[in-house]
Order: sequence, then C-alpha cells, then structure tokens
Amino acid sequence: MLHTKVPHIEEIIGDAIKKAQQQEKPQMVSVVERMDQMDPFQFLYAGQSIDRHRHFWRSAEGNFTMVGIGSARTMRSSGSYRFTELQQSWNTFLEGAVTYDEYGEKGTGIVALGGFSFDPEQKNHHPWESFPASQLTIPAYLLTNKGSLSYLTSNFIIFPEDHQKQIIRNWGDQKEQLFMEKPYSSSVPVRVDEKEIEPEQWKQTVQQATEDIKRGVLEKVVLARELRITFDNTVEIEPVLKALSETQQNSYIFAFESEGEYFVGATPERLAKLENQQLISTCLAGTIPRGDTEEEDKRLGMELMYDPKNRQEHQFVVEMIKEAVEACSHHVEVPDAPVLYPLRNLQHLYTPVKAVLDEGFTLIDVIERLHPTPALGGLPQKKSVEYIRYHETLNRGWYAGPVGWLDDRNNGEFAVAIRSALIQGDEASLFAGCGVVEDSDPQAEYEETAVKLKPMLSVLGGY
Ligand SMILES: C=C(O[C@@H]1C=C(C(=O)O)C=C[C@H]1O)C(=O)O
Ligand SMILES: [Mg+2]
Repeated sequence: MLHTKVPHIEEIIGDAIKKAQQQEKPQMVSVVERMDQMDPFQFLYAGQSIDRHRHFWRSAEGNFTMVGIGSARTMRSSGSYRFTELQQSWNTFLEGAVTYDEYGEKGTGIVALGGFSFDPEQKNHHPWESFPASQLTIPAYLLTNKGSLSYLTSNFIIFPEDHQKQIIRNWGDQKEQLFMEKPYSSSVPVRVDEKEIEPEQWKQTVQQATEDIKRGVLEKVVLARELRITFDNTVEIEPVLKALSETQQNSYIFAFESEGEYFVGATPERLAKLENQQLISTCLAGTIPRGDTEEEDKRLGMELMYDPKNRQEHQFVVEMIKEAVEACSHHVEVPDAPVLYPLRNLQHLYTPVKAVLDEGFTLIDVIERLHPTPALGGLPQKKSVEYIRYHETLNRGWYAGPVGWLDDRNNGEFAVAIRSALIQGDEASLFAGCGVVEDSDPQAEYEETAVKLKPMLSVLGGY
C-alpha cells in the first residue's frame, strides 16, 4: 500500500515529454513513494514478471535492503579505464535528471547497482559470458527497506514520442504486478553432483607460490579454486537469498541477475562505504574456523590473533589500504592492531580504516584506487594480478571483484564478492581463495578455502 500520492504526476510526466521534445533526447524522471513495509523476496519474485534483470543488496548490518527490478539504464565499460569510463557515463546520465522525493533517504531515487569483474584483462569467457567487465544498472523499480520503512522508487526514461496517459497507465499496471502477493519457492533443488576442480593441482600452485615468494618474485598472492555443483532442477534465487539473509550475519548479501543467470553471495568484506564524505574501508585477512564450544572458539581466536603468518597476511592489506585512502582523504584513522571479526563458519582479523574523502573524489575513484587490495590479489598489486592470471586455472569473472551501489548524492557502498557463487540454471560454480605468503602450507590453505565454501554450500542444499 502506497502512502505517497505523487502530486501532479501528470504534470511531471508532461513536462518531461516537452523537455525531451525540445532537447530531442530522452529525459530521466525518478519518483520516490513511501509505502507499507514489503517482503523484499516477494518483491524480487514478483519483479520477474516485469524483467529478468534484477538486483538484490542487503547491508552487513542487515537493516538496509534494496531490490532492483528491470533497467531504466544500464552502463557498461571494459578495459583498464573501465572505472573512469563508468564514472563519466554516470555523470553524463545524471545531467538533467529530475527526482521527485519528499524523503531524501539514502538508497532511494537515482541509484545504480552492479559490479566489476576481478581482472579486466580476463575476458568474460566461460562461465561468465553473461557478466561484462563492469556493469551498473539504474533499475526501473527499486524497493528500499530501511529499518521498518519501505520506499518505492520508479525511474522513467521519457522519450519525445511518449504519451503521458500511456506512461501513467503502464506505471499503474506494473506497480500492481509488483505488489501482487504470489508464493515464491522456499527451497533449493536437490544436489545430485559436486566436483572440486583440480584440488591437487591447486595445492601444487600454492606450494609453487610459497617458493616464488621466498625467491622474492612477490610478497603475497591470493589463489582461488572452484567447486562445481549440479542440481536436479533449476535453482531459483529467492530461497537462496532468504537463507543467506537468515544465516550469514555480519555479511553483505547480494545477487545480480544477467540473462537469467545469478551471481550471488554473502561477503563479510567491505571495500568502501561513503556517506556524506565519511569514508570507511575494511582490512579483512587472516582466517581460522569458529570453535564448537565457547572455550574452543576463544582459543582459536587467540591462536589467529597471535599467529605470525596470519598477522603478516593481514598487515600487507592494512598498509596498502591505508596508503590508498591517504592519497584521496584526510583525517585517516587506522587502529594499531586488528580485532576478531566473527562469522558463522569462521573468524577473520579485522582492521577498519576511517577517513574524510577529499572534495572532488567520488566513490568510484576510491574503488579504482583500492581494487584489488592484497586481500584479493596480493602484493605487489600488479605483479600479483599477473601471477593469478598466469597460475590460476579458473576464470574469476566477478568473484573477488567490487560489487555494490551508489546514488546521485555520492553515497554508496561496495564490497568484494567473495563467499559467492555463479548460478546457471541447474548448475552452480562456487569460489574460494586464500592469501598465500612465504610460510603458507598448501594443505592448511586448502582446508581454509573449504571453510570459506561453507556459507554458499549451506544454502545450496549442503551443510
Ligand atoms: C579470498 C577470500 O577471502 C579473503 C582471504 C582471506 C584469508 O586468506 O585469510 C580472508 C578474507 C578475505 O580477504 C575468499 O573467501 O574467497
Ligand atoms: Mg588466509
């Protein structure tokens, strides 16, 4: 049930048609309405009747959710200047856009959601054919749940030849479809096969990397591996997202749909959050499983805190993020030591980096400077990405790339897409990696990645 009656909607649309005719180019109109709280999974499910290009984002705190349906505008870019190109498309697109919004809540109005592949030079080959190097979508409809309130944003692209009454009628019909209460699937199909992709070769690559690190070829490299699962039927996204939201605390829950395929995950790792020029980035590296008892959990946490190999893995990330943030911010605050960051299956070393972003920089500028951090690539940054390109057998696609959202007031948040899976019909590829340093042990790193596969396995018919 909508609470806002958008005053003079006919006038708003009529003015936009006139402007489109005068300027001979389409006009963007964004309208924000307040409504009764709506189940985001219900909205997502209903949205497929409008368009199979959908987006889902829930903050790590769990109190902010966005569901995007369809596309008012999708911006793509590729190559080494992809961040700059996307920023330029975004800036150009915002020129002349008009927003009708009485509330001004973050994550409402003109918002773009999407992500970037890990390595722009790794073309979107199999299995990532449906996911370009960079893609940000301004949805046609956006549900934003903030605490106990819900907002609906409708984004119109108005053309010179449009008819006002037709647009308003179509708008009403589509909102009716979106608010229709239709039961969505609550379960995931049965897993019929599970295949680790070349685990022994992966362990040998880890061993080789430790030797190369000892020889001074590089200081750290993150190496990832793949697990392929087959189901007895097509996997729908709603039950997967609902289960992740209910079980993976302290994690961003995300899904990006492209050509009927989904990239979905529950990542604990913020890359950068920007709100009113306040910038927060996160150093998350160093891992150990959770304990079965409170006493064992505490012991494992202390073991992680004082383990030289994990502290070195972590410190590389802190130094790089601090340097990158200092280059575009002031009042940079970095704690002297990490703390434990507890998740359902494991715990990490965690160091927040806080700063005030210098005027003239945007969130995309920050993402460009950070990605990939040594937590996802290694150190030195360029050398480690080349090492991954040459030694890793999998195509990372969007795994470990930045994913998130930004609005037209330079607010937004991006995380790195780990603890994630690419779901393609009745098949899924799950990805997990780990930081390799000179003291890494291949078997221990293999076991660390096995724990990192659990969040997605646990909601894909696993345990
Ligand atoms: C690369 C991943 O995780 C990263 C590597 C970590 C590590 O090696 O300790 C910890 C958190 C992440 O920064 C992954 O989960 O796939
Ligand atoms: Mg590790």
